[in-house]
Amino acid sequence: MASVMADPDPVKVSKGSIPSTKVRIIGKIKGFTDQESQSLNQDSKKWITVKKSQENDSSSKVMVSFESQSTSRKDPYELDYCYEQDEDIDLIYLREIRPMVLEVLDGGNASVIALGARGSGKTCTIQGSQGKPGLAVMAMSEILSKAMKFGKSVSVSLYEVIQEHAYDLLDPKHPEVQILEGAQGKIHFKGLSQVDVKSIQEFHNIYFSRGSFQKSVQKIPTEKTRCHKGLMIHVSSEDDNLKAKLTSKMNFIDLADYEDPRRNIKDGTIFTESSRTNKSLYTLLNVVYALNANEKRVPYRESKLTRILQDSLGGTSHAMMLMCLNPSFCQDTVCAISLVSLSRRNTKQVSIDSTNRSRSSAKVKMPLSIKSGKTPSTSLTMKKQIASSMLSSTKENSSILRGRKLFDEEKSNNSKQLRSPPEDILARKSKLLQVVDSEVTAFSLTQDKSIPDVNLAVEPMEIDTPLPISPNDMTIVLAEKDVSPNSRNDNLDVSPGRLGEENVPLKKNEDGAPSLTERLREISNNLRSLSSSTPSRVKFLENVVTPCSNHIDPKTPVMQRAVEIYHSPRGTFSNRSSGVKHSLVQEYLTFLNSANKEELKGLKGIGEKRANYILERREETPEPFKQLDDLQDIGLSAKQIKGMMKQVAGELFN
Ligand SMILES: Nc1ncnc2c1ncn2[C@@H]1O[C@H](COP(=O)(O)OP(=O)(O)OP(=O)(O)O)[C@@H](O)[C@H]1O
Repeated sequence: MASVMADPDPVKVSKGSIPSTKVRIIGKIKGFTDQESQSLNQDSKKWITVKKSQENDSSSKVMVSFESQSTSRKDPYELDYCYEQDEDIDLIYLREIRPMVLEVLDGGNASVIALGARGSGKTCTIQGSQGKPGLAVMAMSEILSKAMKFGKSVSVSLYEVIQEHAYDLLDPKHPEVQILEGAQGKIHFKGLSQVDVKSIQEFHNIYFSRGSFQKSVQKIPTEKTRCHKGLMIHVSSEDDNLKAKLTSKMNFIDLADYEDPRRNIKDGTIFTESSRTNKSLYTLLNVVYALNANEKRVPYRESKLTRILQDSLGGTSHAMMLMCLNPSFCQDTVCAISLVSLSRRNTKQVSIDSTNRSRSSAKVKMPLSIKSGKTPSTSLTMKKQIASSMLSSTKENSSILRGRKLFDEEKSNNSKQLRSPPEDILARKSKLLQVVDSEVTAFSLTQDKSIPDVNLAVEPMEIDTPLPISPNDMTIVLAEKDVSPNSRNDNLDVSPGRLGEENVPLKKNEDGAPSLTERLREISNNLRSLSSSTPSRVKFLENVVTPCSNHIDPKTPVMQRAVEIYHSPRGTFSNRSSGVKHSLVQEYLTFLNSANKEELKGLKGIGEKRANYILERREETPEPFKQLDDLQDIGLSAKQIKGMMKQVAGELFN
């Protein structure tokens, strides 16, 4: 720990030495473990080569390349810097982390995020061990010693993020943490413990001895639960003039091991878990990309982790991504670095997909060419799941999946066009979009017996560049075979990005604001029609397929199934009711996304403060409310949201 306090290079430690890019991306090649050393022989080539433009100058960029049999292409990846195997993490601390620590002590926020494949040294680098402190421990040591001098107090929080849920690790009950955004964009954590720390020994006890940080708290029934682990160091001081408490924070994140989900296709659950876990990484990289490219819109809200880090990544905060590199061959390492290095590029590339061209001028697309190649087989259940979703989401007879952004993620619930379809179709559509967005990743749909057995292949993947499998940049072909007696061997196109773009905004009043009353009336009329003695089956079936009606073959099993459902009056009623319910929710969300303050305040549960929150949220992101759960971000509980919707529905009959 002595090295933390030593300052051999005061110039480099000065605050001025912080980053050329907004989020600095550096690499670190892990040392060999005994096992790894044994498996090497004298003829073993060095797997990773780092080319520095200027030796030992951490302010100039480096090129990292890999020597491997399995990647034909050896193009190097550009990082802001890369620390080699023989360079100790003390050096990383002094050059990279310490300037951030000084910023945090000065009132700023900072984030250090370690990512990499399994066994790449993330935990050892961030947390370290009792004998060999990692970066977080070194930072804490310095923060504690300096905070005392300046009369500041220090506290910590520990949490983990599993599949888009954050859990407190310092409360034995491990409650789920809610992320709320305050008036000035300050992020609040409801349900996250903050424990005061006065000495490094106390910190050790919390960080190491409690053990919960090392072992996931959630019992998710998968072979291996992957989670992101976060340490938040809060530094607080009283401001005499403002008579307020000022708090800055430093985040250390040990991201879940990056793994290519295609390798782990065993069943839908693992596929889903893997893709959801990777989703945080993709969103994070999208955020980093947006920050480094100075984009107006930064997609913080698209994953739990980026929500947590929202006020510690952009603006005046300092952030660094630490790409941990396995010293011996590891395909996931190549995948991960290829994704990461792309996020530091700040030139947009426009999609050249001709089907998207007219609509996608602003799209960012990874410069990868992924062609169809080997066909990993998927389980039958998965095949059915994917097929059933595809059938209800088909846009054209042949298709290619494309994402919207650099690394795409879930967009499933955004489509306002999806107003009429029964919820099972919507659910399948939504699930499909997750698949599309998450690397043709599986999803846990219940098996639909009406869906015929299919031989669905997830194809794609011979890659020019070493295998970056991002949902967005890649072109994935889902080949459908023998789906029905009228089977086609077409590839189906399901494009989440395009779905989003094609959404026609709902009609608005002349002044631009939608009239909720109008909408409710429309829905009310629909409800009334439910009780009519002659249900308009045909009309409704048209509605069911509105978003893709030009593209769906009416003979597909989905349509047949729909007809069966509507043969029974009860089925008709039930399906139409759920369609109406969905419409009501969509209308309500549209209203929240576009009404003015006074109109918002007219809603039950929304007063001055919440109306302001909503308006602020809208300034930050157009149409921030995509689903009812998003209302939790303005401090409403699930129960309150349900109550509000009940009230809105009840008013229809007044
Ligand atoms: N610099 C190093 N030199 C030698 N061995 C190291 C070094 N850093 C880490 N290791 C060893 O490599 C192995 C993997 O390290 P670590 O657990 O930190 O990786 P990880 O990326 O967090 O992996 P996982 O998330 O799968 O646990 C451990 O056995 C660790 O002791």
